[in-house]
Amino acid sequence: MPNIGSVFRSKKKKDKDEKSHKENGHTDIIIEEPPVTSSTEGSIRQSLGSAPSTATTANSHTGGTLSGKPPPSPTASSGPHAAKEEPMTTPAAPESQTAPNANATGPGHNSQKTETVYRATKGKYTLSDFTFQRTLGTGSFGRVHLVQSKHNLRFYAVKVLKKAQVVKMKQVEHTNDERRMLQRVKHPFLITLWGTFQDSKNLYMVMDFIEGGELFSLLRKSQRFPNPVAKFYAAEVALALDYLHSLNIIYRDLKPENLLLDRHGHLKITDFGFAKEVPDITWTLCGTPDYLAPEVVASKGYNKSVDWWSLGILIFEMLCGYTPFWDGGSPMKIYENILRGKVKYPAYIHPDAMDLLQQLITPDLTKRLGNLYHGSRSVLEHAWFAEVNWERLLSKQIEPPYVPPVRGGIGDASLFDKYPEETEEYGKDGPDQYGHFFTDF
Ligand SMILES: Nc1ncnc2c1ncn2[C@@H]1O[C@H](COP(=O)(O)OP(=O)(O)OP(=O)(O)O)[C@@H](O)[C@H]1O
Repeated sequence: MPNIGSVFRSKKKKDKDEKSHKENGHTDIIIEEPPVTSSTEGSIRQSLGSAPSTATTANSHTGGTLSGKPPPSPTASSGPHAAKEEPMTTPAAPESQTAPNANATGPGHNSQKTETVYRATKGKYTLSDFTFQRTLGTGSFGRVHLVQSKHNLRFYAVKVLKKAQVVKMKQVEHTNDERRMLQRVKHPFLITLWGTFQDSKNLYMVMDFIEGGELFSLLRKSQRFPNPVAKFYAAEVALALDYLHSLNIIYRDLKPENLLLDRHGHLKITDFGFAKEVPDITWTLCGTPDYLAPEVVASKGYNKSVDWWSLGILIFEMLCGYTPFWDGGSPMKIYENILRGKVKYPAYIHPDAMDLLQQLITPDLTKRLGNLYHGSRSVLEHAWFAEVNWERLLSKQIEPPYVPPVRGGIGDASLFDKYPEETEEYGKDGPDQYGHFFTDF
């Protein structure tokens, strides 16, 4: 990632060890449990005027209306994104994508329905199904590659995790959770996992390749987003969180680095490395310091509402260009600030946005929006989102505020930073010391 200067936090990378950790200037933490515009209806009006021209083809919002119908009830049982538990079913192909192995493509799936779809992911592909290309991003124990399917010639992203590293960093459970959670979810704003496989040294997760790069990069280039732009991205994230929560999944790692832009400018949440099914409470201290809720920092049990806190931090960061508890210091300093809970809201923040932020970034769980009687509905129905037509948003009928300049058709990775390539060859034969930890792959 580019060095974006000292006033911003660096891009975070997970520390898969049980202590705070730095890697290439990117910090993150994990401690295993337990504790410690528009039209008359009001569309997006502003384009990303502050983004440099090299980075943006931001449209001026001729068409994208956020408004219209009242929001659907987002409750787990009844809304358009309500979950229905189902046993294992056949894999479903997303409307615009194709499974890497053409034979594996299932019938089209209505993305607005939110029944649980367990894609058959285990051992579905092998290394020889793909031609590996450049690295798109790196993590603490692996990297994500652009690959091309030898069957349908389409491009995908494959996350490669080194088993030894996963085991050493005590991330076996999180890694298996990541695969299981991704296999379970099916939503327009969540990454699709097509399959997993392994060799003696590595685990492989085959996902859609999302060409538009990270929201993180766009935000840093833009410095901060105009109110309607932040609202658009926040609304797509809110729908995804609502969906995950309806499946009792806490995401726990919301931040602009994990939000990718597709070629049209819609968001896809990636990196389910900390996602976990939690019906009630959990204790694991994990996530990115700037985005942690105080109950996580204080090693208390916590629930899904930590994601709503993080949504508040994300909205703040999109509107201001920095996170509210950042002060240039160490993670310890950030934690102190989080526990102190004082947020300075710049005068340029829209009053409705500020009201929402105050209700999300509140340590008082009896007051935090998303954790109250109406659950996520109270977030979606907040005045700041008043013009959002949630159904149209869910079906991607709202024109995004920024269309990434993806060139050269599919397989263009020019919007991703360059990384040194892996030197160790994949797929080598040898003893499989850790395979028994990953029998689901
Ligand atoms: N499906 C995808 N399409 C395009 N790029 C992707 C995709 N998935 C991940 N990436 C890129 O790779 C980077 C690393 O991916 P990811 O965060 O999932 O890995 P990780 O090992 O869990 O990293 P971390 O240690 O930061 O959590 C992402 O920030 C993104 O830039």
